[in-house]
Amino acid sequence: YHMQVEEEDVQALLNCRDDHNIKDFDTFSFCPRTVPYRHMPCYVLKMFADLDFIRRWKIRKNVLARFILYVKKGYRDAPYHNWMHAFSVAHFAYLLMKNLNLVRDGYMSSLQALVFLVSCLCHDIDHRGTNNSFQTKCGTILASLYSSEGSVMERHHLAQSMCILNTEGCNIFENLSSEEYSEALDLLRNNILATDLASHFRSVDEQREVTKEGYDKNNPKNRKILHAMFMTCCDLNDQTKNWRVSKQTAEQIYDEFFSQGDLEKSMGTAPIEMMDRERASIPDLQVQFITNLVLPLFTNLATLFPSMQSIVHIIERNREIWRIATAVFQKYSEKGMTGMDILLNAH
Ligand SMILES: Cc1nc2ccc(C(=O)N[C@]34C[C@H]5C[C@H](C[C@H](C5)C3)C4)cc2n2c(-c3ccccc3Cl)nnc12
Ligand SMILES: [Mg+2]
Ligand SMILES: [Zn+2]
Repeated sequence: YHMQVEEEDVQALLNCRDDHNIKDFDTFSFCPRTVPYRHMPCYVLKMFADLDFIRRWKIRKNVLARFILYVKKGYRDAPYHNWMHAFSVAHFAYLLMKNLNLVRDGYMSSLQALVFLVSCLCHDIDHRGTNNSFQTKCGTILASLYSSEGSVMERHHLAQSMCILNTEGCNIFENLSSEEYSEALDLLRNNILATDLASHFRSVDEQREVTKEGYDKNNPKNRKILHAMFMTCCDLNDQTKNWRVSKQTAEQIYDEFFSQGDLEKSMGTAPIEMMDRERASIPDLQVQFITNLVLPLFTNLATLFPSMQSIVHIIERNREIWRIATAVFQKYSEKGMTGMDILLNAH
């Protein structure tokens, strides 16, 4: 693996003060993006320790520290798909495991829980700020590697994760038995591939089925569906936070989308409306995304785990604000002003 992590950084992380006990770190109202960037690796260590993974899976602390720093280094400086996104996704997985008692109540084995957190950390490694359709449309190197199987970016994130696990002194799974090791890699693959929204859309009917019928802990298909739902929930965790986070996320995502659209135009192909800065209405697209994807998913989750209902209300409230923004957007766009700056000046 070509990246290098300095041993002094590994030592610094091992000595990080774990006494910055941020209040409410293990509650759903906590926003992981408020953690100082330089403290994020320390908080990842804290999550592994707090979930008892270090003891249970005999993970050597310096191996875990090195692994975390390699994963962090594996992310690029994209507007949205960067290390802070990965940290926020992993934090939501931590919240689900802690608040829903997923292992204690038999929704997840202890191995599945360990791989769940690792999958979230690694799920977007080396993202370039362009999506799967861009890879295929523009014939990138990643498309030539993976487009025949689909989920091009997700297969690349998985390959990069495997590279890090195979890097000297980074294999956090080194003390698993050979059966546990092969199960862990299988779970890592399923979890990371599940973050391709196209595959989420394909499994929506099964998810409704599992939610309606009630979850059967002994049915392996049910487990796979539930874990895929968890991965997408974590990937969309910004939608469960306050309006400011939801707005900031939209700015970052559409910054990426519009740059991809600009790139596609410069290559002579027309971008879809969502990626075309001349045509896209962000509030409209946000209302659609929340209505068609985020709410149905978290409503299903709240059906299985009623304590998540309070999060559904937060998502509905954020959608209401985007709806108001749409109206503002329409009114001011007739006057030539973009509603976005009015919106951004909103409290
Ligand atoms: C706020 C918000 N809006 C988002 C609006 C749109 C899309 C998006 O990829 N749409 C689709 C729409 C159809 C069917 C498939 C494939 C393509 C064609 C593109 C999906 C994602 C959005 N998204 C994500 C997110 C989650 C997982 C991966 C990447 C991203 Cl960016 N996280 N937050 C957001
Ligand atoms: Mg992704
Ligand atoms: Zn992601």
